[in-house]
Amino acid sequence: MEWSNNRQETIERVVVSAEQMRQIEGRIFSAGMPVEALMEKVAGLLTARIVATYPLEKFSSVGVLVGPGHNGGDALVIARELHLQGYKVSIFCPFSKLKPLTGSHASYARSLSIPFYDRAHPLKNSQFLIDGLFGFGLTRELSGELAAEVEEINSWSQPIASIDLPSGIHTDTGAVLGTAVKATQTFCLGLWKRAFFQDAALSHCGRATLIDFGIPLADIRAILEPVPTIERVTNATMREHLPLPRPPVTHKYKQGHLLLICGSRRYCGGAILTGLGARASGVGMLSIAVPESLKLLLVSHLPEALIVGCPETKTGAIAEFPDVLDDLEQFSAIVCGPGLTLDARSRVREILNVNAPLILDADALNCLAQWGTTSTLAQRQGETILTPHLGEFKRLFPDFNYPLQDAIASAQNAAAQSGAIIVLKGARTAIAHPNGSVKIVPESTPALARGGSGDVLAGLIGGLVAQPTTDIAATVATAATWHARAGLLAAGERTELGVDAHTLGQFLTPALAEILAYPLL
Ligand SMILES: NC(=O)C1=CN([C@@H]2O[C@H](COP(=O)(O)OP(=O)(O)OC[C@H]3O[C@@H](n4cnc5c(N)ncnc54)[C@H](OP(=O)(O)O)[C@@H]3O)[C@@H](O)[C@H]2O)[C@@H](O)CC1
Ligand SMILES: Nc1ncnc2c1ncn2[C@@H]1O[C@H](COP(=O)(O)OP(=O)(O)O)[C@@H](O)[C@H]1O
Ligand SMILES: [K+]
Repeated sequence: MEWSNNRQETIERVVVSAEQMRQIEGRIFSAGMPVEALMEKVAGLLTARIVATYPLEKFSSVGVLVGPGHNGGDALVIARELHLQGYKVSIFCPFSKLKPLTGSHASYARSLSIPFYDRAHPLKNSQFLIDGLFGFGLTRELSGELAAEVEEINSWSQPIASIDLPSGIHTDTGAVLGTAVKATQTFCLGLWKRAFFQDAALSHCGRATLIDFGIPLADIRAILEPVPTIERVTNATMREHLPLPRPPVTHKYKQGHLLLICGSRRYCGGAILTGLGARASGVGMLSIAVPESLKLLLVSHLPEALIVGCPETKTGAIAEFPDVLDDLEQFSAIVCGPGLTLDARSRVREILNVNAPLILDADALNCLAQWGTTSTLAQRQGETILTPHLGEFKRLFPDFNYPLQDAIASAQNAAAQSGAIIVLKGARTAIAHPNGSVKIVPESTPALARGGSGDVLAGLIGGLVAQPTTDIAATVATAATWHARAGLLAAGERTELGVDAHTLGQFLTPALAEILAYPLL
């Protein structure tokens, strides 16, 4: 990423580790900002959010979970402010040793006669809870009585707002350390932490909101230079990597020529869905190679595309490419895989020799896994993009430790090892470049967890990569985020059950219009 001079835009983009956050915080403190003042500022911002979300008229009693470090300190300042505003506050703090600043706030809270308990049970009837047990300083598993208390709290039914992170979640990997608070919402402080983009943490985070407490751009840049390794895709970054505006004088071949190689007699829908994803990208020319027997079906769904019928194997897979595909180098990108079956493996082999950017999905990934991912890709000259879900990832990279402890780091390692751009699909999709940089789709919806969503994505990625671009990884990340946004828009209108893959394809263009309408978010 290029550094922007816009602080707000930067804080929306960067994603930090606990160590980086500690270093950024360290710079702020050593430049003279008093720790006490920053805690007061942060907790003031949090109090305002909390009061707006849980107004006194409806939520008059609150239980506050207080840990030994500064996460607990934040919680105590909020507890004090809520008490002064008239909330009935109860505090659960099972620790005898607190950090000094946290200890001072605890003493003051006690002097105000706020009740403290070393068991959680007395907080059971509070109308909402604030979780300030641990933030990014958590180092060890929660165990013993504390773990049992957290589990009891999780069995209650009132909303829980976590400060910075749900307590018990590892800041970087998102792993549950022993046990963790299941938050209704989490207020992430200052900069996005990695955990919010790891599938392992998502069921604990609830709705996640960033609280900007004014970290100066210079401090972020000083620690993350030369460029941040991990960044969220925002509307602003998507705008930079969409092929828009189109030059007024252009023609279809200047807007990219994409070839899709997909489908078999057994799986014909995948070819249509990939085509619909590609169509929404606006690519200038779309060619689709399918087994001959699928040709008419494809024409009826995608009349604008050039459908190339190919000779078939006995099983109805693509057996060979016809003469019109003699020059595969004419294409500006190729997507290969959806619905092919392994019977088309010789075509996948052939396609690996082409220099155009190659997007391999589904059965093409299964072929690659059989041949050995890294050794097979080592011979490729052009750019390769692999789009595995976790199951395919495991087949492609069997030497990693499973279950994966850190999906973002695993995507990074896989990209470095294979030399390919890895799109590791999941609830949060990570796009890793062999140079180590990772882009993350910041939001999505489980409405997409159904067959065919991935085919639409493969087509959309292909369609954008085929168009003029200066940064393929950023273009791929733009496609993946656009796809997720279409899922969100469709789910908003049609419920989470109403987003079949065909519908998803139809929401791509309205989602793009929404992205373009709010360019700076
Ligand atoms: N970044 C910023 O700019 C700002 C940060 N702020 C806030 O500071 C928070 C970070 O504070 P923090 O560094 O004090 O760490 P925190 O998460 O409270 O926990 C550490 C404590 O927990 C303990 N402990 C660890 N594991 C444990 C276990 N399993 N079981 C039991 N104990 C365990 C550990 O003890 P130790 O490991 O030393 O024995 C230590 O005492 C951050 O999340 C945010 O809320 C804001 O106030 C201002 C702006
Ligand atoms: N729980 C979820 N939340 C958000 N997105 C999801 C979720 N589950 C799946 N997806 C998305 O849906 C798509 C599924 O792709 P894939 O597994 O290849 O499906 P298929 O092969 O059936 O098309 C991916 O883009 C993935 O990121
Ligand atoms: K917390």
